[in-house]
Amino acid sequence: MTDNATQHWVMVGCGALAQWLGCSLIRRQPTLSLSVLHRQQRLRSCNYRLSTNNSEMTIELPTQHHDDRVADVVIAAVKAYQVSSLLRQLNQAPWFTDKTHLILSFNGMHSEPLTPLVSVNQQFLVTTSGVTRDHQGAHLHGIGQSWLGPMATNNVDVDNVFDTLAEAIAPLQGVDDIEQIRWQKLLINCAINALTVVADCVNGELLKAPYQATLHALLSEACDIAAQHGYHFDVEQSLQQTQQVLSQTAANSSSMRQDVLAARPTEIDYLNGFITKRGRQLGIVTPVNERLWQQVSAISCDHPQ
Ligand SMILES: NC(=O)C1=CN([C@@H]2O[C@H](COP(=O)(O)OP(=O)(O)OC[C@H]3O[C@@H](n4cnc5c(N)ncnc54)[C@H](OP(=O)(O)O)[C@@H]3O)[C@@H](O)[C@H]2O)C=CC1
Ligand SMILES: CC(C)(CO)C(=O)C(=O)O
Repeated sequence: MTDNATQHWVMVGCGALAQWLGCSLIRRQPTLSLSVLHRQQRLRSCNYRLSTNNSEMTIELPTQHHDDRVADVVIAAVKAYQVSSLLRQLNQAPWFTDKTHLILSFNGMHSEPLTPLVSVNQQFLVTTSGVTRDHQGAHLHGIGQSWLGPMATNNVDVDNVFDTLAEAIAPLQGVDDIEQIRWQKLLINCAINALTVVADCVNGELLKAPYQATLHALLSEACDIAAQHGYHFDVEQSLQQTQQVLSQTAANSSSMRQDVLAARPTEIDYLNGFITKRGRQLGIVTPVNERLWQQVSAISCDHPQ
């Protein structure tokens, strides 16, 4: 991999995380060559905007369709239901090569294996940072912990990419087993997100007594499925971690509730839906996750399988 001064990085879309990551990268590395894979192929440039409670930043970035420079790094923070079509698109892009380093970030898990990619360097980014977006740009509500780790074992020469990202979005931890972090996040999202939709409440409401049995049951079922994949989580400890997240984000609407309120598709198929489908395959019943999957699918524009 070439050094940062000559690297070309491509951000996928203008989502909340993409704008946070893109602005943070440019803040630390103003000379980094960065472009955006935009859905509107005719656009020559687009703006990334990031605000916090005490700062604002806007950058104008060229779009990749009008550049076609080979990408050293692609950062794709997209919804779980957008991953498969994106991977097919990347495989066909002339600027996405076997040497391009892909950093993929999304919540939830897929029931089917992801499309194999031409690129050999693929990493997962998991973050607990909170970013929302509207037509004006992205708003960073709080910087959390982030983790970066390989999706496969054949990664080569990734230190340089890690260092660049770590400077931009510290604290970032490099891990060998990113799947463990993904499962941990999955458990928390399976416990919180759908329940806030069905109860139509902000996260903090779920700390109240009537919700504790449901949170426990959701986590217990999800822990059973995780254990079948070699990831052993204690249910009581997972409940405590979930309650901690609920306290820290008490006033927030979960991302799934925001999606439902804005009439956008949700990631339910990849959270409680994933647990249910995997349970069916393994012969493990997951009635509480299944009920929430069906309830959210009925409220939103998603359709359970
Ligand atoms: N926001 C947050 O704080 C956090 C989010 N996450 C997870 O990270 C993932 C991304 O979240 P977030 O950034 O909020 O989501 P957003 O919906 O804000 O961003 C996704 C963006 O990717 C774009 N996109 C998807 N596919 C393509 C494509 N093929 N070409 C061009 N653009 C594309 C979308 O465009 P379009 O709108 O046109 O579809 C959209 O702008 C989700 O799984 C979320 O659950 C995890 C932790 C925190
Ligand atoms: C942790 C939590 C539940 C915070 O709202 C989240 O990740 C989400 O909303 O998707």
